[in-house]
Parts: sequence; structure tokens; C-alpha cells
Amino acid sequence: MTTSALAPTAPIGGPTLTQKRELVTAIPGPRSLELLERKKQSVAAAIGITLPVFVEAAGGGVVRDVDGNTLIDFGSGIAVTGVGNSAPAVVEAVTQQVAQFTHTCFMVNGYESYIEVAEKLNEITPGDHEKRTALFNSGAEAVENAIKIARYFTGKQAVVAFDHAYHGRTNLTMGLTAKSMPYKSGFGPFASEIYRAPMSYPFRDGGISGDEAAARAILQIEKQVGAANLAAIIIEPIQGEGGFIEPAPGFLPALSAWATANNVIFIADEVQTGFARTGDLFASNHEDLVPDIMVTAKGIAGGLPLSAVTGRADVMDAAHVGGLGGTYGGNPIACAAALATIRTFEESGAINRAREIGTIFRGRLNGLRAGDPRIGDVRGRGAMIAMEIIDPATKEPDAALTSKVAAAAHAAGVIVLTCGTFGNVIRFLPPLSISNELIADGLDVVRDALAKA
Ligand SMILES: Cc1ncc(COP(=O)(O)O)c(CNCCCC(=O)O)c1O
Repeated sequence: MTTSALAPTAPIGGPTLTQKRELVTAIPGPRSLELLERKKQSVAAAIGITLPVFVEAAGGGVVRDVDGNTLIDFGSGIAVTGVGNSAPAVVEAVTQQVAQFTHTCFMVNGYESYIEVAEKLNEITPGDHEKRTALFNSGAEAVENAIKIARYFTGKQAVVAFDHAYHGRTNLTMGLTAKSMPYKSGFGPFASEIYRAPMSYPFRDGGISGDEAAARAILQIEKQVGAANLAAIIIEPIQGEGGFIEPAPGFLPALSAWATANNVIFIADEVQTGFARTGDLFASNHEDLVPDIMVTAKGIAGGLPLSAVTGRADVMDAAHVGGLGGTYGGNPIACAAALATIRTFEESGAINRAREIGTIFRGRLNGLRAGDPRIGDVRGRGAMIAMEIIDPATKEPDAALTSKVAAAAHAAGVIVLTCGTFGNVIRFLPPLSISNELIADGLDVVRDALAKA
């Protein structure tokens, strides 16, 4: 059995998990159903659960639920546990740290691991210029702070985000996010001075080039906002929740060049694409993009909540002392996890593994597409791959079929997620610690779910 160098050897303390899909009850099983009832009586209904099994253990490429079912993980907790769930190095680092001290608030008393994480991010993010980093907890919090920093540095207020963008669920980041339901509907009003520009969406924009799409976006920005008022452009190098939309080559570099020429801060939101997920350490590396600010989270700490804003030192140092902060930002346990996670990525060939995984997924999905026109597009890079589901007669999005296929995969013990402005994208975000055998079995399940739908 070929397994990734990232696969857990002997998990420390954790249960030994059989790296094989195995169902012993219906999905969800009886214990999960009991917990689901309790959840309904105790947790806000707005907190939904995509696949309502409750987890007992996870690692490698599987999740084991409280009923003893072992499911294949094609979601990584939404692109978080790329290094593997309960990755041994992370477990060891966190165990040691939690026994030393759990919290000081870095703004009260510092600790070395925060500095080490900042030094590491300044080193590995694109660009050899001097950088600074600020640590937070969630992706949305980091995006909020990236915008604060850009506005402070430029003295300008407007911000441009793109069609199909997703940047979070806080007030400002909801304003930056494009899709209304479920993220924004009913939660307004939203922050002011946020503008939207057209995205390069090769499958749906008539195949215009990256340069043409950038020219279209820049013209709209110049006419509807004006560079003199614009603090920042924020964009995901591959859009995540909006549908794994990979812009045409040249789109991002053209936007970045325009921003630089117009004293506009270019922010790359790599919350979902960062840390080897796309077959580069960061998706920005793919076109040699050097953002002024990069936002990271998710894959950074193997499951512990941590996010970061890393950017040009002149930009990051502009705000007055005390202007940025928060109680838990860069907490010591998450910093310990991040250092272990990044070290594991660096030492275990994560980038090559992500590329291998992408080759396997694209090969299988393009094979399905050749015989099934309902698969309109297969796209993405590395271990961030998706297929867009359509009505082949009209190319219209088919959200109903998408949901049906995902539900069938869940019932068969494969955790697969959907996304997209139109709800018609099935996305694959496996942990880089997954084995080729689990990938093959999981994709067989998706194949059969499509065939029966
Ligand atoms: C690019 C990009 N920027 C920002 C964020 C926000 O990160 P937080 O850690 O969820 O706040 C995300 C989070 N994506 C998953 C959201 C899941 C959901 O809430 O339904 C992202 O993908």
C-alpha cells in the first residue's frame, strides 16, 4: 500500500486508525443520531452540520465516528488538516506546550514561539523583501486586520473584492464575500466602501484571457471607485467557497501590477489555498505573485485555530503601537502547532504529495467527465480540485444533482463538500496524509453516486 510520507506512523496517544473505509451502521449511526438530537436542543440552529456524524478519532485519510464507522476524508475540515488530523509532530508539540503554559496574551507577556512563527512566515511567503507578521485566530479576523492595515498605510478607504469571493462571516468580511445565502442574507447592513469587480471565471466568462479579464476588472475599478480612493484589492488566488475558480493565467499578475502602479495594497487571501494545498507552498507562487499582504489560516497549524497577516514591513509597521491586537491572537498552543505543522510540510515533501494527489484526482475526474456531460468542468490545482455540475443541454448550474451526489457519497462513508455561487460544485480537499488507496476508493464512491443519480 503506497502511503504518503505524511501518513501518521504510530500516532502518539491517539487511537490506531485503520486506513480503510468501513461502515458498521447506517450513516449517521445511532449514537450520532442521539448526539444530533442533543445538538438540536443545545446548539443554535444556524450552526449547520454538513454530514451529521460525530467524530471519535481521525488521522491519515480517515475519520472514525462514535458508531465505529470509518469514513474517507475528502474535506480536511474545510482545508485545515492538510498535514493530517492529529499529526504526530503536532500532537507532541501541543502536548508539551499545553503543560508549560496555556495563555499569556502576547500583548501582555510575550513568548518565543509567536516570534518564531512570524519569522518563519516572513521567510516562506513570496518575496525576499523585509516583512512583518501579526497573528490572529480565524481567517476572517486576519482579513479584517489586513484591510485595517491597508487603510491605515494608504490613508484611503475603499476596498475591492471580486465576484464569487469568500472572505469570512464578520461584518466587514461579509461585505467582501459575494454570495448572499447563506452567508449574508439577513445580517446587514454591511460595512461601507466595499466594491465588487468581475472575476476571471474561464468556464463561464467565454474563455477570455487573463489579461482581458484583468483589463475588464481594472476599467470597472477605475470608473466606479478610482485608484485615488482605493486602499486595497483583496482576492483569493483560487476562489474557494465561490467554486474553486482558478483565474486565467495572467489575471492575477496584471491586477497586482496595476495595484502597485496606483499605490493600492494587493492582498492575497490564502486562507484556503495556503500551505502546499495547491501544489505550491502558496498559490501565489504559481505565477510568481508577490502580494503586499498575504492572509493565511486553515492549514497553518494542523487544526489549531491560528491566522496570520504577513506583509511588507513598511505597510505592516505603519499603524501606531497598540493599533492591532486581541486577547488570543497567536496563542502559544496554536503557535507550537504551527511550528510543528510547517516543519512537517517542509520535511515531508508536502508540495510534491499535493501535486501527486492533484494528478490522481484530475485524471479520475476527467475520465468521468469524458463519459458524463453533466460534469461541465474539472479544475483546480494540487489537492484543491473540483468538478462543476451542469445541465448539459443548457450549461446551467445543477445544484440539485450536486446535492444528490454529495448526499450519496456521505451515505457511503465519504466526506465530500460542495461549494460555488450556484451550489453546483463538488470539491475535493483531502489531507495530504491520505493514501492512494483511500483516494481510489473514495472516487469510486463518487463515480457510483453520479452513475446512480
Ligand atoms: C479564502 C477564505 N478566506 C477567509 C475565510 C474565513 O476563515 P474563518 O477561519 O472561517 O473565519 C475562509 C473560510 N472558508 C471556509 C468557511 C466555512 C464557513 O464558514 O461556512 C476562506 O476560505
